[in-house]
Amino acid sequence: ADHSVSISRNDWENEYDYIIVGGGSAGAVMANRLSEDADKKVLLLEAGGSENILSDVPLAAATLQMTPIDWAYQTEPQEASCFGLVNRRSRWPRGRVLGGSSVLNYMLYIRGNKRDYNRWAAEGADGWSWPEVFPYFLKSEDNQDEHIASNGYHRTGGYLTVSSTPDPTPIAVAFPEAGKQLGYPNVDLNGPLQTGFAIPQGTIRRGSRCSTSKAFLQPARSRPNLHVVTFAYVTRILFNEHRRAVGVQFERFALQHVVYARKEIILSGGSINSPQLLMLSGIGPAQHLASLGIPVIADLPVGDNLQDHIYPAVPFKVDRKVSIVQRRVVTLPNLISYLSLGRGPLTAFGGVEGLGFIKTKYANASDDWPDFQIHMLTGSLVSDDGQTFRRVQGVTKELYEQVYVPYQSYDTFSMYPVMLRPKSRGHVRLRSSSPNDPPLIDPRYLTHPDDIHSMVEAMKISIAVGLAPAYREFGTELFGTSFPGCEIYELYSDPYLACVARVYTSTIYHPVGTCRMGAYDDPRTVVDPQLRVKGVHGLRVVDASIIPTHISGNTNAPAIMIAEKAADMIKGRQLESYEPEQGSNSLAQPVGPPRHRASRNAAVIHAHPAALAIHSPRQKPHVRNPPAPRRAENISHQQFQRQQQQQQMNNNTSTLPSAESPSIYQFALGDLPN
Ligand SMILES: Cc1cc2nc3c(=O)[nH]c(=O)nc-3n(C[C@H](O)[C@H](O)[C@H](O)COP(=O)(O)OP(=O)(O)OC[C@H]3O[C@@H](n4cnc5c(N)ncnc54)[C@H](O)[C@@H]3O)c2cc1C
Repeated sequence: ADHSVSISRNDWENEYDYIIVGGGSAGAVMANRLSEDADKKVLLLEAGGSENILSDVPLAAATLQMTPIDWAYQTEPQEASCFGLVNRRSRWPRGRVLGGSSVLNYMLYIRGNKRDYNRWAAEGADGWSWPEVFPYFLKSEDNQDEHIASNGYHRTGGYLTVSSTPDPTPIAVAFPEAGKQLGYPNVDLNGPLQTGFAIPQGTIRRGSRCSTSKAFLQPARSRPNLHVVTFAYVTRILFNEHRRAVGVQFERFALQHVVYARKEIILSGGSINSPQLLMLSGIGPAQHLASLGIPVIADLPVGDNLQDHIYPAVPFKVDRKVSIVQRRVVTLPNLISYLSLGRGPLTAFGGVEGLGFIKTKYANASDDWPDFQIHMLTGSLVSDDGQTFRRVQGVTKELYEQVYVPYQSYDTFSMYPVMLRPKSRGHVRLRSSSPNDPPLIDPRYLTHPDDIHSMVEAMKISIAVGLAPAYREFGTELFGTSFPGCEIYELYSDPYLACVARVYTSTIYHPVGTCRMGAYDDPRTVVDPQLRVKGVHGLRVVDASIIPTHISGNTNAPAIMIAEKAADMIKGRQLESYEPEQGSNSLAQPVGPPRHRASRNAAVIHAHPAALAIHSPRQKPHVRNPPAPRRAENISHQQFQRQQQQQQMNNNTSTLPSAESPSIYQFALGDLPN
């Protein structure tokens, strides 16, 4: 296995060319790329410390949550979801460590769909279309799987190692097979066709986690012009009278310090902390800042447009010993195999061994733009006897005991249908003017009426996958226990599935959008397409918070891409646009080294009104949902249900699309437990 060595220091200078706030997925890339130029002095300030030997173990991912390397946020109580979570709050881990959330994440390497980026560009993010971002995915990539590396969509030689787990379980091997049985091809999920199933690739190197700290900071550790200071929590960005960001104030071991930037300050604190720090520094919604007594420097919609990826669990039991069960897997021989060879079950990406991009009936059938991504976990809440997953997800005792405990002595696996382009929007705000108060996070999950309908369809497809012949040979059955609050519905009926989605609402940890990028004159944007904060000088945001509309996949590779591209913007250059020819999945065409072109003249591009129209929520006439009740804290799930039923009777129409269940679900229904 590949372990990191310390690169931080205890001293620093008064002034640097660039100060980077946050050494996470994006910040680590920025630190490396900006310090490539030996003439530029770069300071990276990171609130946390360094990763450790436990965080290197891929299977241990969940155990890192709620430890000192996690900011351990919680959302506000949700009004239309999370009924089965303690206090109806979703737990939001975020890395507080060099490497940021790439140290806590499940390592899955997915770039998203080309249409996601073309939509960004169409909505005003000039320069961010697929051909313009694709070379930046390649730039960092070092793909270790020969058959994938040579298919024209990948490369070798970059800093970020991408490879497959060496020893998939039988449950994993069955996953692409089950996909095929339902008509989904087996594909390279980052290749020409996204709709399909695969055993995924992830950011691991010789079987152990390849965080961005390992990938990008380690190789730069001997550069004298790069200073990395850990345990440095930045509490304010300082502006001069011309609204130029000139320095930052930070807290380190209970002392306050100030450092100054000659050229720029780059904010890479992630989707929660970047908006928090902007607001603490006077950049945000004017009224909100004024209400907390923070002087306003720029009135911008910071913290709005919060989007996340969520899923409900669809658990199965099997009658063979084929899945990942903690007490069988965390053994000395497996530890030795991991440490000496980088092999064995400890190399599994947090237990996620299958990814399938699927399309519900709400997605455009003729387009390769899947609306859900099944994450197949080779286990469930009982796989660790309720010790870790249940605790870090904040699942209530009632839910755990009612749904899962009856299956405690079985091997299990779960399908997690993750909604890729949710319509619900939330926000991040300050709780107070103190940097030591965690920000207020309200994702408002499932508040848009369309989201629950597509979720139900995706759950049906997930059920069909789990009951496909490839899985039946393990004696697979759906759980026959009912989720608390959903007992009144027929098991696995549409209303039951909708209820489960609102009870067991989990995040897959992809919050984005809170410092939205787009056209300068678009009132919804915080940064322009060069990622410069509007209305001030010398300040950029470079992390997942700039994502204007969610991407169809996991967000680590996109955060790295964003930083690769931003670093070149600062250097005044961009890679040539490039996109492989469609349909060349089998082409063994090596991708050449990236080439640069002179930067285009930046910033102010007007969003095309027609493109913006994509954004207006379309109400489907036949699927109306009741408005969500206003105050989350005051109602129970039963009350929520009653309100729904009442509304349904008033409307005299089904709250769910009742007809036309996909035929694959009919096929699966034959196998429902009694
Ligand atoms: C549990 C989990 C599982 C995930 N699984 C996957 C996966 O399998 N695949 C995938 O692609 N994505 C996954 N993600 C998401 C992905 O890791 C993140 O989207 C990505 O890391 C975000 O990068 P970022 O640079 O925006 O922020 P981060 O990586 O979170 O970096 C922000 C950094 O800034 C530091 N910081 C914040 N505020 C300050 C401050 N004021 N002063 C100093 N430092 C500060 C933080 O400590 C942190 O190091 C997962 C995330 C989590 C949490």
